[in-house]
Amino acid sequence: MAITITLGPNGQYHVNNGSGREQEPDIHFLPISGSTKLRRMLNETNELIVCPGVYDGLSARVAMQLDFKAMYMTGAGTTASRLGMADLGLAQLHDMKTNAEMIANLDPNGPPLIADMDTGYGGPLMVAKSVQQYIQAGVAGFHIEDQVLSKRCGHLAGKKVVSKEEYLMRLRTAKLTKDRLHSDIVLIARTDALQQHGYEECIDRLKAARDLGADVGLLEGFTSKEQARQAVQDLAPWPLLLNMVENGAGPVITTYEAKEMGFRIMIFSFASLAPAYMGIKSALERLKTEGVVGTPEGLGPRKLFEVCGLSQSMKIDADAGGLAFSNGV
Ligand SMILES: C[C@](O)(C(=O)O)[C@H](CC(=O)O)C(=O)O
Repeated sequence: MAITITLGPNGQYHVNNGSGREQEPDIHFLPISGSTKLRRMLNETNELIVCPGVYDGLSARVAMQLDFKAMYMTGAGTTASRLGMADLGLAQLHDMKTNAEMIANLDPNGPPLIADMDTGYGGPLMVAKSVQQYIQAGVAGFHIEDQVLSKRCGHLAGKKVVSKEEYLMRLRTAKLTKDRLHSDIVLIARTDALQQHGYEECIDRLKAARDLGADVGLLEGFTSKEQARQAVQDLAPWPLLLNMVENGAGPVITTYEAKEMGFRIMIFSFASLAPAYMGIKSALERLKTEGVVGTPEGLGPRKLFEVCGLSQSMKIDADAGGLAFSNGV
C-alpha cells in the first residue's frame, strides 16, 4: 500500500494511506533547519539559488511573499537601516546577529537565510563567537572575508586585506566552530583581494579556503564577465557565489547569465535597499511639496500588516480560544 505524505500550507503534513481518506499523521515532523535546506539545494540540485538582499522584517516579508527560495541579509543594508550609517565596518556582531535572527525566524518553514558576517569581527575568539551566534540564530549560511577589521563595502575603492595566513585563520576558526557544534551551516569564503593583489591571488586564497573545508567561494568585485566566468572554471567543481551589485565595481550580470556561467548562488545586496530609498524619498518629497504622501488606493494598514503575517497572528489567537479578533480587525 502506498502512503503519500504531502506538505500543505503553514507547514502541516497530510497523510493519505491509499484509502483515499486523509488522516492526521501520528509521526511528527520538525521543520527542516535553514542550513539543511540550503545545503540540500546546493548538493542535490544544480539550480542557481537566487537570494534577494533584505535588510529588515518588511523587506524579508516581501521576499517571502514572492516565494523566493532563499534570502540574503546584507550587511550594508543592516548598517544603513539599523545604524543609519554607511557600510564602513560600523555594524558589530550584536547588530548583525540580532537582525539575522529576526529575519531567519519570521517563518520556521520559510526560505533559508544567508547572512553577511563581514570579517568575523575580530580574532579567532570573536570569529568563534560570531559563528556560534549565527548558528543559534538559525542562519543557514554566512560569508566571512579577508578585509581588515576597519573594512568597507566591497565595491568602494581603497580596500585593504589581511595576509593569507590571517584570512585562513578566520576560516579555520569558522570551520572548527561549526564542526564542534555539529552544525551544517554553510560556510562561504569571500575574498576582497582583487583590488590590492589581483586575480591570481584571489584564486590562490579561495583554493586554500576550499582545502580548509569552506563550502562555497565568493570573489568580490569582478571587473568583467570574462573574469567571473574564468573564476567558476578555475575553481570548479567548487560552488561559487556571485554578489551582484548594480552600479557597483563590475558589469551587470543577470541571473540567466550567472546560471549559464556556472555560479550556484547569487545575491543581490541592494535589491531592497535601493528601491526603498527611491520609494521613501519620492513619497516624502510629495509630502513636502503637496502636503500629502499620496499612498496608492488600497494600500492601507491592513494590506501592509497582511504582508507581515496579520492573518497568521489572528489565527494563533483564535486557535487558542482568544476573542481578540473575533469581530475582525
Ligand atoms: C555584500 C555586501 O557585503 C553587503 O553588505 O551586502 C556589500 C554590498 C555593498 O556594500 O556593495 C559588499 O559587497 O561589500
